[in-house]
Amino acid sequence: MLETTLDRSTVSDPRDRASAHRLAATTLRHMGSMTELLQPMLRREPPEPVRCALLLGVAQLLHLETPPHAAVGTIVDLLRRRGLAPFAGLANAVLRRVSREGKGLLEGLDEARLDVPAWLWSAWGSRARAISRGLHREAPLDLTIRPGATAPEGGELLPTGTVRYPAGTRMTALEGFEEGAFWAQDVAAAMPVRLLGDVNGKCVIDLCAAPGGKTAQLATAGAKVTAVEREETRVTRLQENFARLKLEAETVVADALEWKPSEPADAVLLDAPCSATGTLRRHPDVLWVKRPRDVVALAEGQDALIDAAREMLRPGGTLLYAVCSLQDEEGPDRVRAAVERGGWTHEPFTEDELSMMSAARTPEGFFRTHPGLWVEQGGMDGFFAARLIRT
Ligand SMILES: C[S@@+](CC[C@H](N)C(=O)[O-])C[C@H]1O[C@@H](n2cnc3c(N)ncnc32)[C@H](O)[C@@H]1O
Repeated sequence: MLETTLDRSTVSDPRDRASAHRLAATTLRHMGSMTELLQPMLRREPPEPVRCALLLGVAQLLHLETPPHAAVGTIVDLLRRRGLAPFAGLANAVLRRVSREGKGLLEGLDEARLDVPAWLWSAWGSRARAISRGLHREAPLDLTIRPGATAPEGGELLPTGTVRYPAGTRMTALEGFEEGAFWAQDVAAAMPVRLLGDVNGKCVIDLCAAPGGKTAQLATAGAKVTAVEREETRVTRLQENFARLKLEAETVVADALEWKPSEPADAVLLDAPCSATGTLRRHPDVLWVKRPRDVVALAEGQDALIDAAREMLRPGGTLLYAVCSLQDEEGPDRVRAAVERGGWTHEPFTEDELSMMSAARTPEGFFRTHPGLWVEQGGMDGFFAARLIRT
C-alpha cells in the first residue's frame, strides 16, 4: 500500500522516491511511541493532516538524524503549502521542543510495546517484544544466488546460503542482475522450498506462485514446476523474472481453488495468501491497516486452499504449506485443523533438516521464524512452514 501510494504520487526521481519511502516507513515503524510522545505537548487534538505532518517531523528529528532546522523547516513549509498555515506556529514550537527534549522523553517510553497495535502484541505472546524490536530495524537485502553464479561483492554469506546486503542496497544496481545471477528473497522465505528436500525430476505444483521466488528455487533444483497464479499481471511479472533468470516453468493463470492438474503431483508448495505480518519490516504500513477480522477471513481461505491442494497430490505426496505470517491462526492452527479434517498426516521437520537455522524449529516440528531471530546478522522476516503428507 505504501508502494502504491508512492506510485500514485508526483515523486518520480528514484532517489527522492527512496527518501520519501524511508521517511514514511520510519514514521510507520515508530508511530505508536511518537504519538505518545506528542500527546502531552498538544493542548487539543490537531486535524489529521497536521498530526501526520508532526509525526513526519518527529521521525526526522529522532530516528533519521535530520538536522533540526531542516526537519522543522520542511514541516512548517509543508503545512503552509497544504493550506494549513494557521498550524505552522504550533508545528514550529512542538518540533523545536522535540528536538531539545525528544530523545530523553523517548527513553522513558516502552517503545517496543507502543509501536505495535494491542491486538498484534497479545497475539504474538511471549515473542512480541523480540518481534517488535526486530521491526524497528530496516530490513537488509537478501539474495538467493542462482547455482553456479557468483554473488555480487559486498555481501555476507549466511549459514543457509542466502547472501545478505545492507538495507537500502538497490538490487538492480548489483553486478550480475541483468545476467540473472540472483533474485531477492528474504533468508526465511528461502527456507520452505529447501524443506521440500530433493525435488530433482519431480512434478511439483507451485500454488499462489507470483512473483516467483519459490518457483525459481524449484526450477533451479531441477523440479518440473507448474506455477499456478490467479492474477494475470502477477503471472506476467513472474514470466519477466524467469526470462531474466533464464529459467523455465509452466505457468497457469487460474484460481487454485478450481484448477486441476492433468496428473497428480509428487509435491505441492502452497505459499498461501495471508496477513503478511511476517513482512512488517519491509511493509510497516501493514501494522496499522490489518484487523483481527482479516486474519479470520484469510484462515478460511487457507483451509480451502489446503483442501484443494490435496486433490492435486498423489497418495503419499507432500504438501509444503507456507505463509509469511506471524499469526498462530494462519500457521500451526491451519495445520492442526487440516489433520483434524482428515486425509493428511503431519510430518515434522527434523533437527537435521533445520540444523542451519535451529532456532526456527518448534517443538512440534514446524518451521517458524520472526524478525527477532538472528538479530546480530540483521534479523529475518516471519515465516511459517509445515509438511503434510497426503494419506
Ligand atoms: C504470498 S504471495 C506468493 C509469493 C510467491 N510464492 C513467491 O515466493 O514469490 C501469494 C500469491 O497468491 C496469489 N493468490 C491468492 N489467491 C489465489 C488463488 N486462489 N489461486 C491462485 N493464486 C492465488 C496472489 O495473487 C499472490 O500472488
